[in-house]
Order: sequence, then structure tokens, then C-alpha cells
Amino acid sequence: MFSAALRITVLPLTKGRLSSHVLPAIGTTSARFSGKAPGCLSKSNKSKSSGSQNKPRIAVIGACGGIGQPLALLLKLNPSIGELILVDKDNMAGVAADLSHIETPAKVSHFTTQNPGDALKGGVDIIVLPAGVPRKPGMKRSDLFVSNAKVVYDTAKAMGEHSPDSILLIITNPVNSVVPVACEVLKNQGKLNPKKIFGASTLDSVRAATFIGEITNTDPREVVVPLIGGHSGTTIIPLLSRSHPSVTLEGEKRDEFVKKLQNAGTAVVQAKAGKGSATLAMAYAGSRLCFGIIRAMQGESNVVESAYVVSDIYPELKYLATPLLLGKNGIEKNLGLGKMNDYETDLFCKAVPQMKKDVALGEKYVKEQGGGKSIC
Ligand SMILES: NC(=O)C1=CN([C@@H]2O[C@H](COP(=O)(O)OP(=O)(O)OC[C@H]3O[C@@H](n4cnc5c(N)ncnc54)[C@H](O)[C@@H]3O)[C@@H](O)[C@H]2O)C=CC1
Ligand SMILES: O=C([O-])CC(=O)C(=O)O
Repeated sequence: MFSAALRITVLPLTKGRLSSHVLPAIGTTSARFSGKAPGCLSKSNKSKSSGSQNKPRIAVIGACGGIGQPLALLLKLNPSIGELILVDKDNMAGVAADLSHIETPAKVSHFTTQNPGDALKGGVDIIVLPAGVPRKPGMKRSDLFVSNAKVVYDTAKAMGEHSPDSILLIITNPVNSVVPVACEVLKNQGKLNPKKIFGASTLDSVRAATFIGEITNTDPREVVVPLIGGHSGTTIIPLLSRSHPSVTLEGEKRDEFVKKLQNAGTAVVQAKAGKGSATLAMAYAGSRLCFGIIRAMQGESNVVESAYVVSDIYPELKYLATPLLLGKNGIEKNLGLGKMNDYETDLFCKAVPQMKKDVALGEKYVKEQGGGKSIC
């Protein structure tokens, strides 16, 4: 039975071990998200990018969409966020007005535009990008590249021009190829800070914890499975040998788990039968990554999340998802692949050729577009 005094609060799960994840901040009881977070928004700089000293300004591009709306809601509920700038090519005014009535500190502004530059002119701390087309049954994530590369290209270009110090968190698919698009554009502008560009593979971490929780009858909030590789099919590689609590899963059961994880996005696409892909779990996962980044910006140590980033961990791969220690300026330290057993090494080695192709697709696109350099 729930008592009348029940409040939902953040669960500090993981002190000192490989994870930082907490539920998104809901309510006002958590010290982590209280108004006492280091550095409150000062009147003098509230329209500028506020950096680690102040409550962050966050732009969500694609905020009207299936992911964008619940993600914006979760961000609005976090009292450590100073401002939410909601951007979409569809009419953004209604969603923004709706969210703005929630009694949390984040100020809500909105832009209805296809030009992300309009929204980034004042500078923001974090850009969250869930803009773009989702899959329909029968499609692979890579089929989305032709539709979605442009919005990532345009966002990166606008970021380089107007808000180059932002952290960019890319949800748009195919993550394995569009993260290279963003990085190539920023590199050509001389604005790439590889520590600040994240491809969201957090949903794989969320699903892995959920599925292992089910298999082992453990509270999934207590489960941490390091994820490496990328965010599509066989490039999604869980490291069960290093999960917490430790899990013994072998043979067919292990194969089944890996397959279920690698196909989880497709299962949602099929179940939604033409009405898009994962939105709610992705909104949660996006908020989890975003909140981890914010907590690290504000000085919390031991914040670890896996994400798909510029990488020098494995010689053949310029981009790779690995667990990352987050810090005041994005990635503090790439924790690398770590120890893998033979099964995991085999999964990884089999995925390498696909991951190289995915990166090459993104790089080729940017070359064909002229590189993203500003001509003015
Ligand atoms: N990284 C991950 O784990 C996941 C990624 N995704 C991806 O996220 C993306 C979004 O998915 P949904 O929210 O379900 O799609 P959706 O179609 O519901 O929403 C996309 C939103 O982006 C907006 N948009 C499109 N182009 C734009 C532009 N140039 N400027 C501003 N806004 C623009 C649309 O108007 C729409 O509101 C898809 O590419 C999907 O594949 C989805 C689930 C998980
Ligand atoms: O499968 C899709 O198209 C969306 C996605 O990335 C996921 O749910 O993991």
C-alpha cells in the first residue's frame, strides 16, 4: 500500500561502482536535484550558455515528436535545469505553453523552425537532438540515413556557428552514422571538441538492465551491464561478464539475451505497426544520459554512462560506444573496452566491419555536402 506521504524521489543506486544511473528527478526531495545544486542561475547571465557554474540551458531539437515531448517533460521536471528551449519544424507553441505551466524552475521557450541556428544563437549548454524520421516495420536503422543525415548536419553546423561549446547528445538514427556526420561538420569548422559529442546508446543499457533483472529476478535498478559497440543490431554488445550484480548466463540462454537486446528496437517497431519506434523508453534513456551529464558538470564524481563517441580505444574504429566517466566538460575519461571474455570478444570482432561501414557512410555524406564549412 502507498502511504499518503509517499513521494517519488531519485534513487542513488550506485556509489562507487560502474554506473551512475538514477531515475530522472521527479519531485523536490532529492538533494541531487535541489535548488542547492552548485551555482544558481544569476540574473546577469541567464540568456547565455551558463556552463558548469549555473543551471544549464538545454535545447531540444525535435521536441514536438514522439521522443521529444516526453523527453521535454522529463527535463522540465528536473529542477536543476534553468531553461528549456524547444525546437521543431512543426508548431512548437502548444507543447511549450503546456509544459511551461509545470511548477518547476526551468523557463520554457520555443522555436518553430527547420533552422536550428535560430534557437542556438544565445548559446546553450546541452543540445539534445531527437529530430528525424523513425523506422517503420521492415526498415533497418541505416535506411533512415537518407532522411535524417541532413537534420544532424544542419544542427552540427548551427552549433559550430552559434554555440560551439555545447554538449551535443544525438538520439537521431542511425546513431552509428550520424554521429560521424556531426563530428565531421564540426571538425571542418575547426569547432570539434570530441569530449562533448555523444551518440545516445543509453537505451541499450536501460534494456539490458531490464532484461537481466527479469532473467535473474533482480530489481532492474540494481543491474548494470556495460555496453560497447554501437547502436544497431549486432553492433550492440553487452558485457555480461562485467555486469553488476554478477550474472552467470551461458549457452542458449546467453544467446537469447543478446539477440533480444540487439532486436529490442525492432520488436518495438513491429509492435507499433507503422506508428514509429521506441519513444517513451527512449525519452527516459535520453533524460538519464542528460541528467548524468548535468550531474557531472555540477561536480558529481563517478558518473559513468556508455555512449557512442569519438574514440581512439580500438585502432580500426574512429567511433565506438564504451563506458565513459563524465566530468565538468563532457567526457572526463574513456573507460575503454576493459576485460572481455572470448564470447564478447567474438561479438565485438564480428561487429567491427559493420561499424567501419557505418562511419564511412557518415563521412562520405559530409564530403558530398561540401564539409559544413561556413562560406561567410
Ligand atoms: N538512439 C536511440 O536509441 C533511439 C533513436 N530513435 C530515433 O529518434 C528519432 C526521432 O524519433 P521519434 O521522436 O519517434 O520521431 P517523430 O517523427 O515522432 O519525431 C521527430 C520530430 O522531429 C521533428 N523534425 C524533423 N526534422 C526536423 C528539423 N529539420 N528541424 C526540427 N525538427 C525536425 C519532426 O517534426 C518531429 O516532431 C528517429 O530518428 C528515431 O529512429 C528512436 C528511438 C531510440
Ligand atoms: O529501433 C529503432 O528504430 C529505434 C531505436 O533505435 C531503438 O528502439 O533502439
